[in-house]
Amino acid sequence: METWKEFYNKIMDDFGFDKEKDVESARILNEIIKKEKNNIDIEEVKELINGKEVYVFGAGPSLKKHIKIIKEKNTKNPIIAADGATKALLEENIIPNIIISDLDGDINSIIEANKKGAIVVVHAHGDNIEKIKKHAKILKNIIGSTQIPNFEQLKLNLINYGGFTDGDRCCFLAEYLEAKKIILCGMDFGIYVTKYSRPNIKNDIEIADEIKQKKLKYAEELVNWLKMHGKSDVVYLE
Ligand SMILES: Nc1ncnc2c1ncn2[C@@H]1O[C@H](COP(=O)(O)OP(=O)(O)OP(=O)(O)O)[C@@H](O)[C@H]1O
Ligand SMILES: Nc1nc2c(c(=O)[nH]1)N=C(CO)CN2
Ligand SMILES: [Mg+2]
Repeated sequence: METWKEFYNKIMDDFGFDKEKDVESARILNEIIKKEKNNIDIEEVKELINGKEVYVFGAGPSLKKHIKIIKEKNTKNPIIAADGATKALLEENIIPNIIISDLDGDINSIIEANKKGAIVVVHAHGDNIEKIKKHAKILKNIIGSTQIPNFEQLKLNLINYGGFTDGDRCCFLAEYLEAKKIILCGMDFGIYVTKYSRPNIKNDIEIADEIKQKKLKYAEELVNWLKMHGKSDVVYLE
């Protein structure tokens, strides 16, 4: 958490994000969970991941190719999907065990996967307040998360296991839940995004806008930090 605090301060400064809005968003998500009682105990989620080799799917250009490889393996290993990657997995009839999302992507795929059993880790940050208000109540079996370091004094029923973008947070969650190994799929980083990450683009793959490129740089830096300092073994799918 001490290291996350340093990353958090740097990231918030770099993007010009408002820390007060993170608190507002976290409080709103907390209230929704309190009212709807639609959360699941983190210990139940841990049972899925603890000691296992897990696949983490990001929404980079290699996503579809990597899904096909995993499909052929007929694996029983748990799958964690970052936001937009959920749609691509559903297209291949794979339901991720866990989805990590700030609810800014294709919400219909998340709702569908959630109905079919996927747990959703809903992330509250300063720029998704309206999405949280609109969609968090529709979902069941959710875990609420925040990026605020040392948020304990706010007394919220949320967690912060570190990480920034949905993709790197999948890895940090797997580490937090003591996965043995994290196998990265569709986690290309770089400058290209897919229609799974940006549903409005014309082509399947395009050059990302400046903000997305910057987000992907942080995502890569955070995954590399985890590789160096985490207990779980982090590898790219071969
Ligand atoms: N080349 C890539 N393009 C898009 N996502 C990638 C790529 N490489 C890795 N990823 C990971 O896949 C995740 C899922 O993508 P998605 O764009 O749906 O998530 P996101 O974090 O909500 O992004 P944003 O805040 O821009 O909406 C990203 O968070 C990122 O960590
Ligand atoms: N305030 C704020 N926080 C974030 C944002 C964002 O756009 N604004 N995007 C994230 C994932 O990409 C994670 N955290
Ligand atoms: Mg998202």
